[in-house]
Amino acid sequence: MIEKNYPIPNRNKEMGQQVYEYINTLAKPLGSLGRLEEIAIELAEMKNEAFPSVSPAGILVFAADHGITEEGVSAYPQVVTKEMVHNFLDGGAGINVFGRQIDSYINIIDIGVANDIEHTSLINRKIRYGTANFYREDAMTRQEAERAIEVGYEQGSEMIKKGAQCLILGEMGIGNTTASSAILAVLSNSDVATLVGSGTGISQEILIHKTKVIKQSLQKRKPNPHDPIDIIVKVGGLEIAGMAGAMLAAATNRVPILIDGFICTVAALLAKEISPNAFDYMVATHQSVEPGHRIALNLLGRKPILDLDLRLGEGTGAAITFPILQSATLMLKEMASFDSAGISKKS
Ligand SMILES: O=C(O)c1ccc[n+]([C@@H]2O[C@H](COP(=O)([O-])O)[C@@H](O)[C@H]2O)c1
Ligand SMILES: Cc1cc2nc[nH]c2cc1C
Repeated sequence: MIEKNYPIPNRNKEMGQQVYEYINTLAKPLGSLGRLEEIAIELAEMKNEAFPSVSPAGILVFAADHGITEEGVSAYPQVVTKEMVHNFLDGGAGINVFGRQIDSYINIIDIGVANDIEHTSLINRKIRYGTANFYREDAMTRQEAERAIEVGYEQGSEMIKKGAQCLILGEMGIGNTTASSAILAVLSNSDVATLVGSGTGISQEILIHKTKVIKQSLQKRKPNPHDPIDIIVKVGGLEIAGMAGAMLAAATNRVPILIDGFICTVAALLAKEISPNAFDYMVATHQSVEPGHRIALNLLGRKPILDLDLRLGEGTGAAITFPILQSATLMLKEMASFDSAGISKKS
C-alpha cells in the first residue's frame, strides 16, 4: 500500500538517561524546571546529542487551494490563498513576524495554489491548480498525492541541508479545515460533528452546512482508514500531504518537528500512519481553538506546550513556542552545576 519506506532512526533513550542525570547535577532544586527538563531530554534523544541545538529553525509554509470551497465552507474566498502567499513573500504575515523574531529561515512553497504566482522568492512546486471538489469527485489522483509527499520530503531535506536544526511546518489554504476535519474523522473514526469547527470564522448556520458536506463526502468517497495515501487522494489537501512529507524528512534526519495547529497536526497523523517512527520526532507546540485539534493531539499522543487560543495556522504557534525549546537547550548548555557554582546540595 505504501510504496516507500523511510529509514527513521529510533530516539536514543540512553542519551536521554544521561541528560536526565546531568540535569540533576545543575544548580536548582531537583525537577524544578518541570517540562523544560522533559523537553531537553526529548531533544537530546532525538538529536542523539547531550547538548542539542534547535537554532536556527527552518520554517516551511506550504500553500494550496481546495476545490471543496465551492460548497461554501469557509468565511473567506479562495483567492485569499494566493493573496496571502504574496503577503508571505513581502514579509508582512504573522509567520514572517515571528520567524524574524526567532531568526529562522523561511521558505514559501506553492504546492497547489489555484492561481499562478510570479515572485523570485517563491518556490514553485505546484502539483495542480488546487484539489478537486471532494464532495463531487476525488480530491486528487494517487500519483499526485504521492508526488505531494515527495515534494514535501524534498523541501524538508533541502531546509535541513541549509542548516535548519528543527523544522516548523506551516500551511496556507482556504478550505483546509474542511479537508483536515474529513481526514481526522476517518483516522479517529469519530463523528464529524464532534470535531468540525469554524476555521477562519464561519457562522453557526454554515458550520452545520460544513458538517453535512463533510459527512456526505465521506459517505461518497469512502477513504480507506488503513491507507493514508488513499485518505489524501479522497479528501486530502496538497499542502497537508506536503507537510507530512517534510515531517518524514525531518524524522529521517533526527531533526525535531515543531507541530503547529489543527491542519499541521492532521498532517502529523498522516506522517505517523505512513511511518510510525516519525512520531518520535514530533513536538506539539500549542493547542488551537479549532475543536478537532484536541482530538487530533489525543490521537497523536502528544501534549501541547502552550494554549494561547490561536487559530491562525501558517506555523505561527510553532514559531511562538520555539523560544521555549531554545530555553530547554540553553539550560543544558549554560546552567552551572552545584559543584561548579559551589552550592550546597540537598540535605
Ligand atoms: O492552525 C489552526 O489551528 C487553524 C485553525 C483555523 C484556521 N486556520 C487557517 O485558516 C485557513 C483555513 O480555514 P478555513 O475556514 O478556510 O477552512 C487556513 O489557511 C489555515 O491556515 C488554521
Ligand atoms: C487573512 C488570512 C490569513 C491566513 N493565514 C492563514 N490562514 C489565513 C486565512 C486568512 C483569511
